[in-house]
Amino acid sequence: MHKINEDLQKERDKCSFNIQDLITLIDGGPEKTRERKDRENVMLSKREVFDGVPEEYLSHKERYENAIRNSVVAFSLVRKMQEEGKTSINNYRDVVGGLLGSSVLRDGSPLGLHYIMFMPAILNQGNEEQQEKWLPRAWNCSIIGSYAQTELGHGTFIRGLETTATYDAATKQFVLHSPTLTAYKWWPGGLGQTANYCIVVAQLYTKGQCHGIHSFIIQVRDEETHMPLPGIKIGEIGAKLGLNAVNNGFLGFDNFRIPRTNMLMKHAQVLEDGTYVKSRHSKLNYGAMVFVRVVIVFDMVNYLSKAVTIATRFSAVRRQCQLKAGETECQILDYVTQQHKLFVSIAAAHAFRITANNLWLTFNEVNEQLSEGNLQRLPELHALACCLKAVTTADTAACVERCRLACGGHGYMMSSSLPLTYGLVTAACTYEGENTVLLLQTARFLVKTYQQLDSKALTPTVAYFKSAAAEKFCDSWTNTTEGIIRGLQVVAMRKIAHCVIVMTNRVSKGMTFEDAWNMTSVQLVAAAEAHCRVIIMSTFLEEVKEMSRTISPKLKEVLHQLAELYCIYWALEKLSDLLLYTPISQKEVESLRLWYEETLTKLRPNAVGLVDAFDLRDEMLQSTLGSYDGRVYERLMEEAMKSPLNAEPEVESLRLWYEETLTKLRPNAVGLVDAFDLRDEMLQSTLGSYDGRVYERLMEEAMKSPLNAEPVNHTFHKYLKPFMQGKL
Ligand SMILES: CCCCCCCCCCCCCCCCCCCCCCCCCC(=O)SCCNC(=O)CCNC(=O)[C@H](O)C(C)(C)COP(=O)(O)OP(=O)(O)OC[C@H]1O[C@@H](n2cnc3c(N)ncnc32)[C@H](O)[C@@H]1OP(=O)(O)O
Ligand SMILES: Cc1cc2nc3c(=O)[nH]c(=O)nc-3n(C[C@H](O)[C@H](O)[C@H](O)COP(=O)(O)OP(=O)(O)OC[C@H]3O[C@@H](n4cnc5c(N)ncnc54)[C@H](O)[C@@H]3O)c2cc1C
Repeated sequence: MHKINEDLQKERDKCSFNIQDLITLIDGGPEKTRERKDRENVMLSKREVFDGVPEEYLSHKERYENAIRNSVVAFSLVRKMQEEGKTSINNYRDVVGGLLGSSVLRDGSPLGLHYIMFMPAILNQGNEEQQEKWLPRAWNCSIIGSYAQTELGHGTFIRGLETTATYDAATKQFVLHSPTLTAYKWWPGGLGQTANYCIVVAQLYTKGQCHGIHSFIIQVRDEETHMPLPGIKIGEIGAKLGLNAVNNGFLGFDNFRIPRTNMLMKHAQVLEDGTYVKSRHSKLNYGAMVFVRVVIVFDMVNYLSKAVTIATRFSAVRRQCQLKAGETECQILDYVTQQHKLFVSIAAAHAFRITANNLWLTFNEVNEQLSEGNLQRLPELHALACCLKAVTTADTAACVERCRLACGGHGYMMSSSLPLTYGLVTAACTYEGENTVLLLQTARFLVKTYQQLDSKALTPTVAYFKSAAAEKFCDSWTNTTEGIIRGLQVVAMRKIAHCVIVMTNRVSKGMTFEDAWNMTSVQLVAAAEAHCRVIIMSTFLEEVKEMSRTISPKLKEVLHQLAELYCIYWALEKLSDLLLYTPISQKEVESLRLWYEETLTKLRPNAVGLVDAFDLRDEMLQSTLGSYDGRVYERLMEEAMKSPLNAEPEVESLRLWYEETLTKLRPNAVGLVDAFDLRDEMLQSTLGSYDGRVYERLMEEAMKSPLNAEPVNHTFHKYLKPFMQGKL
């Protein structure tokens, strides 16, 4: 263990609450903390497998091969935990979510979709027989699945998918076909080279009639040889902004036949003679998407906690400029602008976790009701999952980017882990329903709710519409968290009300409803976002109040400060709305700003303690800037030395510099570091092994660089030499 950076240690010393208490609270109890730590120990026990050449130096092909190797190791550990009874379907969300959100699979996994969508889709859409047939094989990974819905031509508009599944009653088979290039499936994770099965969403035709999209389970590769089956055209879609380990694929069918029983038939069926039996609700087949939208909210908590841990620890270590002339350079965490960049992310991580837990409960309740044939709350669940997925992914992407910027130039280094994290979270703004589209789904529900305000008992998440519509609900402004929520409830309700008025006017002037909707859609998206912010903020506040009864006064104090900060931050962000729809005055806005600044100051001493309480181990953070000991600069240099280019002879000077540094340290170096008592397997260092074979190990490691596979890199002959000879 290295000595902790002095500044970081001081931060920890001044933390006002017990960090372990907050860790336990976040995990949901001491038992859960223990279980999580056990899982992490198992995962990280194979660390040597995961610690290779940094991924950014690998070729596309090598990255895939690396991802497969790491995923197989990681998921075989999950399987082992399954066998030992340490995981079950009940805690799978934590297990798989923790794994994908952790550094072990830091750029996603080609096996992710198998867990996240393939199995849930069978569970959600398969009848009992189908579940019995497919789930055990999927559960133990003897088949690997993907989820192929999106096509080259259509992702959002799934009713417009072109792939057809035509029932042939004579053979009791479906014929899968991709009639055009745009019908090719495009994006499915793991489909490129990894999966041998796949859920495919296609237009169902039987007895000459189209019945809309349905899901089919389809074998795409031979189970023994892994060769694509005849009639299947399959491959990988190429490099992306992020998630480059996911092996996203394309898939086309040339009159490919599957048995009738491979249509997932929990909700709708095709009988042997081709008779179509309708589902109770046409959108029940969309259940797997709702499930994934719910788990994405949890996933955002992982990434946000990770990014803000890195940026906050770095900000405590980093010193830059002087606050007052003549003073020593101050920690950048002391700048209030820096606190403004970071603290809302800490608060948001708590707000999202609490909201995700609530959403999970609602999801399970509604599914329970669905299984009893009660569909009443399905629209509410859909509207809720849509807006929470959209707002939490967009906010997380913005917060991660802010954390990256808060680390200055070093945040731009891949070794900070922040660029990779941004790549992961920004993808979530698009997949599983593009965010604008999802907010419009929520808006559709809100408009309907508003139109039925008088006639209908409102479901819990929109119950505030009625009170907010009452005249006296917000006739004066109070600068309290309750006052802010009340104000934002009025904003959300009034925005929807305004959209309804605008659309009604447009229709009365002769516009079609669809055109009026489209013309008003910017406002509709804003209204849905406002509603979602009310949900997140009120859930956060209520839960903090609720937990206050059982936690220590110190912890209560800091959680209240976070909840306050979160509310004030968003009140100030949405000031124009508040000014438009509530009686807030200039004076009250000014005092809101003071309150915000004072809350930042109150949180400042606990900043490091708060991110420590996310309890993310260094091996999971995998960041030069965010490790627990704060050895930022040493790690940056160590990581730089891993660049394959630094192993080439042209940069001998860098190596010499390194050797000189070693020489300077020499007189006391060995005794000092021996006293840290770190075993070679823990050090994993070319330079630091107990036997001192430094140069041999450096050379051995350098020879592992892909660039060293040829004596001179081929670009030298192709580009550099002709360039130097003036021929290029
Ligand atoms: C035993 C083992 C068990 C194992 C279990 C294991 C569990 C293991 C768990 C492991 C967990 C691990 C966690 C890891 C973290 C995650 C990491 C992620 C990593 C990365 C993954 C990346 C994955 C990414 C994957 C993907 O990306 S996969 C592709 C996703 N693609 C989309 O998401 C398309 C979006 N587009 C649409 O969703 C539709 O197109 C559209 C816009 C709605 C219009 O739909 P349309 O049919 O046109 O409907 P409308 O006409 O607009 O509406 C008509 C009416 O229907 C209503 N309604 C529309 N919907 C719905 C709906 N749902 N439900 C109810 N109603 C609905 C609407 O309210 C309206 O109601 P009304 O107003 O009439 O009353
Ligand atoms: C990393 C990643 C992984 C993925 N994994 C999978 C997978 O495993 N399986 C799978 O099937 N798919 C997967 N997808 C596809 C993903 O689900 C789609 O990309 C997503 O649903 C968005 O659809 P689209 O790409 O067609 O976007 P488009 O719908 O073409 O969106 C483009 C623009 O059009 C706008 N727009 C579209 N429709 C409307 C509308 N009605 N009103 C207003 N604006 C509109 C959008 O807001 C957006 O600005 C993945 C995508 C990504 C990025």
